[in-house]
Amino acid sequence: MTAGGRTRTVVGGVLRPRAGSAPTDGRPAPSAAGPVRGALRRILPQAVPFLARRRPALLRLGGWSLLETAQTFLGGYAVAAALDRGFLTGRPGVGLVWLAVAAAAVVAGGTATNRVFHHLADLVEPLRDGLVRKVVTSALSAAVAGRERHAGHAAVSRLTHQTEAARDGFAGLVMVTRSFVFTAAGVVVGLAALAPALLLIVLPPLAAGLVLFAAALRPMATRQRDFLRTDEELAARLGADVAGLRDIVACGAEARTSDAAGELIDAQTRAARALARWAAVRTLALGLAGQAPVVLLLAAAPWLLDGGVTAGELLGALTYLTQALLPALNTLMTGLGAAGTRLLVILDRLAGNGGPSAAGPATARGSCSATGSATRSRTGSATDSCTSPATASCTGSATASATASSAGAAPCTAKDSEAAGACPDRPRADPRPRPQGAFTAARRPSQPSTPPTESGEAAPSLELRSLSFAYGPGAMPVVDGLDLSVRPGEHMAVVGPSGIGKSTLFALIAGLLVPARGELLIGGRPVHRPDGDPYAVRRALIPQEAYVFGGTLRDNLLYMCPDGAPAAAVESAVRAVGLDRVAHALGGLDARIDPAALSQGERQLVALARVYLAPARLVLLDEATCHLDPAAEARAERAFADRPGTLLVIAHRLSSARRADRVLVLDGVAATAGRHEELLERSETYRDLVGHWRPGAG
Ligand SMILES: Nc1ncnc2c1ncn2[C@@H]1O[C@H](COP(=O)(O)OP(=O)(O)OP(=O)(O)O)[C@@H](O)[C@H]1O
Repeated sequence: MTAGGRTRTVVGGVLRPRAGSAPTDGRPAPSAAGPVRGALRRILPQAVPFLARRRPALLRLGGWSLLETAQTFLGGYAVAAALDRGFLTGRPGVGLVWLAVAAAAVVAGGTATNRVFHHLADLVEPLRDGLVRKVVTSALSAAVAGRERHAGHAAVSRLTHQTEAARDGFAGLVMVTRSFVFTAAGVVVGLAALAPALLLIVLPPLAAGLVLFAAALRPMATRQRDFLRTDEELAARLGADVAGLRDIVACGAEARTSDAAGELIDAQTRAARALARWAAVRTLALGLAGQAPVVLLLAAAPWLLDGGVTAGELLGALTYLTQALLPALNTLMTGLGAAGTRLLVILDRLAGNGGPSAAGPATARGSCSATGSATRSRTGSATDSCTSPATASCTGSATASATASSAGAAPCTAKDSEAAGACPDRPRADPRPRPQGAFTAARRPSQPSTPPTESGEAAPSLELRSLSFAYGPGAMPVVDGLDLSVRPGEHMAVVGPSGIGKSTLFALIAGLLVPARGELLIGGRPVHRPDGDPYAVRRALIPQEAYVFGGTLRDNLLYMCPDGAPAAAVESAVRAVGLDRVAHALGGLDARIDPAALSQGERQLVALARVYLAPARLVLLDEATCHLDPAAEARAERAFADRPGTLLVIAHRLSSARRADRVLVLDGVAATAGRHEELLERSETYRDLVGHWRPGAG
């Protein structure tokens, strides 16, 4: 009877980022003040010895870079000579020879660059190896010490993406800095060789631009870091929101979630603007250092020519500025501004000093703290473990994972006077067809509180009067004019061919769906009322995919009992549904459980025990025992049948139907209810179903 690839899920649990909480990996958050300076202070003491140990590699790099200086020098000098000594003096051959010298210098420079790259590896690969060693060592130590239960992903990210980024960043930084230093040296020497007067024009703006750039570097790095931080915070927040969408919808926390994300988006916009302002300062510095000398040189051309500078020397100087200095400056300023900061941040983080995200939102796991509610997914893959960080915060009580109310699920159960209003703004159920995987949201308009005195009261009756429902305005009704009466305390099995509408019917009874027509009465009171569902917190739906979250087994069991329950009641619920063996194997009720490590059957037992313990008095088992073996299923079902309350079960085994007081057979839009023996006589569909249930399967 398991619908192919379909799951019904009940989810709940909201993970609230705790204000000021530490990052998931437990590293301390860095102080906001002077983050870049702080990072520099932390990194430099490690960087200096690292570089000192690699002096031979640095010397080789420097040696080959000198060839690049020579290329820069010849680039301008040869152009000047070609003009002054060749073309302008009527000796084009000489001019061409000088141009050939410049071309040879370019080739030699290319070879030098090639060698530089080779020797760069001697510098950057040890950095990467060292970082990898550091990350692995610290992750292993933390894991062995049990400090980082969930740090696996972070360690993998540090090991792969971040170490690679650090290596690339470092390589880029070495290249741009080296390139600028050696190019600038070539330019200065070249200008001095051509005509020292040229230096008077070029050096002042170059120096001013470099000073401006140096002054802007730190604020720019801080802004860059802020931008990275807000970007990471936003990514973390949105990732968490996506992972916790079902919870957010179920809790009606869309507005709050969207506000929280909106604040982060605004923060990121502000950070981007601030960064852009400093990027403008950087452009100004570039203009001052790189372009102003060109303009000044052109403007001063008459004076220079009068002072004895030749046309060739002027052209050589312009060649230096436009072909060598400007590109090198551009690369330096871009590289240092962005890549340098990035490198600093990553190195700081890899060194274990926290990073931008350290101050970001806590993606706490396992701190399910608020409301759960029944939602429904038609994907085939929901896992329903509270292992993904979600962000909505429904303040207040822990609630029922599967408790549903009319007009939508009523996630807030238990101490209802408190629970009511704990999850405001719950969305209304929408009976329109939903795409695969969409959530049918629980809802409850101004949830009235059920007086605590009603808690644990007698089993309710259930009555459906001409109930109809379709998944869309033009869709065929799945439930059409259904009448049904279930006595208080009755145990009814619901059977029918796949896709006939059993789960839809349960969702209607649970309040996850709103009927198009008809009435649903529980305990004689209509539940779809403008003032709210009076039976919201007294019915629970357990779907096929059980919701289990990371925490202790006891936390999981008390999830629908926010006021707690006596230890004896918990133990007796565990025994009643047959969870005792699993509980023992897991290390007792107070052992922490990893939802992913539980089998589906074990998860179902946890969900069953949780609802058994809950105050719900109308329990709907929608293939909630499908992963249990027949004996375990029988034990769990008997436990619910013996428990005070009314029980409806979607049966997928003959034994399950036979255990029930009555069976409801859904057949198309028709429905027949009766005892097993009666139905064998009266209902062809039932006979067919019974015939198809595998002998020995129950
Ligand atoms: N959210 C939805 N949107 C549109 N159609 C839906 C939705 N959920 C169910 N249906 C359709 O409603 C019909 C009844 O589905 P339902 O899941 O209630 O049947 P079922 O009897 O529980 O099936 P199974 O025994 O296979 O689980 C099916 O045709 C199904 O495709």
